[in-house]
Amino acid sequence: MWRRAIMLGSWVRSSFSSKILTSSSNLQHNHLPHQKQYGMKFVDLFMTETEKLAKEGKQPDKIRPFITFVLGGPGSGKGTQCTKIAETFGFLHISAGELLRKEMSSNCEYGAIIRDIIKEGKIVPSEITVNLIHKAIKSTSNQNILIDGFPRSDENRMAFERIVGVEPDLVIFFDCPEDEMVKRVLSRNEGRIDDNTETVKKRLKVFDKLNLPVITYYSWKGKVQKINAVGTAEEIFEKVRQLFASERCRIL
Ligand SMILES: Nc1ncnc2c1ncn2[C@@H]1O[C@H](COP(=O)(O)OP(=O)(O)O)[C@@H](O)[C@H]1O
Ligand SMILES: O=c1ccn([C@@H]2O[C@H](COP(=O)(O)OP(=O)(O)O)[C@@H](O)[C@H]2O)c(=O)[nH]1
Ligand SMILES: [Mg+2]
Repeated sequence: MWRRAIMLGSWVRSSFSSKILTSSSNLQHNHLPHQKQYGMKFVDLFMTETEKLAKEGKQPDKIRPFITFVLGGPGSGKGTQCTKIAETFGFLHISAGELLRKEMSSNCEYGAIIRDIIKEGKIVPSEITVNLIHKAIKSTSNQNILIDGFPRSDENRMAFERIVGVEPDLVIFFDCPEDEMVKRVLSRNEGRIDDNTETVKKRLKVFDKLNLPVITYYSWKGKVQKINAVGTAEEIFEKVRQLFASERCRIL
């Protein structure tokens, strides 16, 4: 376990960025290099919830899995690519939207609220989504996890860091033009209450306003791999495959 975590940590650092300010090994050693370098006030502004925990001397109670957030607008192909990644590389695919849709269809206390929010293209309260994702993470022994379509806002992101107590190792952003996303959503044909012209327009606005800042934040942290999502699903997966395959032995 420890060796695996260290290998993953070094993979992330070496492969994806020299700019990463935090990692599993930083947490394990309660060591924040940038804090010493730049002074507290400036750094505090940019500290994540996980870093704040580490600063207080709180450590995660067990070694965490390798977490990849998969982001992109509605219809950009997140779900399609996650299915392929899961099949090819053995990752566990957790779709935040699917978890919420299941919850919506069950007789749970939040079902009606979730339905209204999804229909309006808005974002479900963070606590609900994070608790569902947390439950899925806790109930698997798979150490390689894809979280599809989450976090959708900075508030989502902070709630995840606070409740789950970890950060993603990698963030994949499927970059797709709006007209292509609309075309794909409207021909998805899965009977979803939000796959209609009116809701998709709202979802695109929400994506720009609330989800893009999350991508900007993780770009600043050096964790984002942007993939042009135009082309066939197979063509796009080829780029995804290269991303994962280059360091395959380290993640699996
Ligand atoms: N590269 C692609 N080209 C054309 N259609 C695609 C592509 N990738 C996915 N699709 C289709 O577009 C729709 C939306 O894809 P999906 O994976 O559900 O996107 P997201 O999860 O980002 O909303 C689905 O019907 C899917 O089959
Ligand atoms: O973390 C999440 C994920 C999804 N949703 C809601 O669920 C809808 C569908 O999300 P999904 O990821 O399934 O849509 P996709 O982008 O894949 O089309 C979103 O528009 C939101 O209303 C949410 O509130 N929080
Ligand atoms: Mg999806």
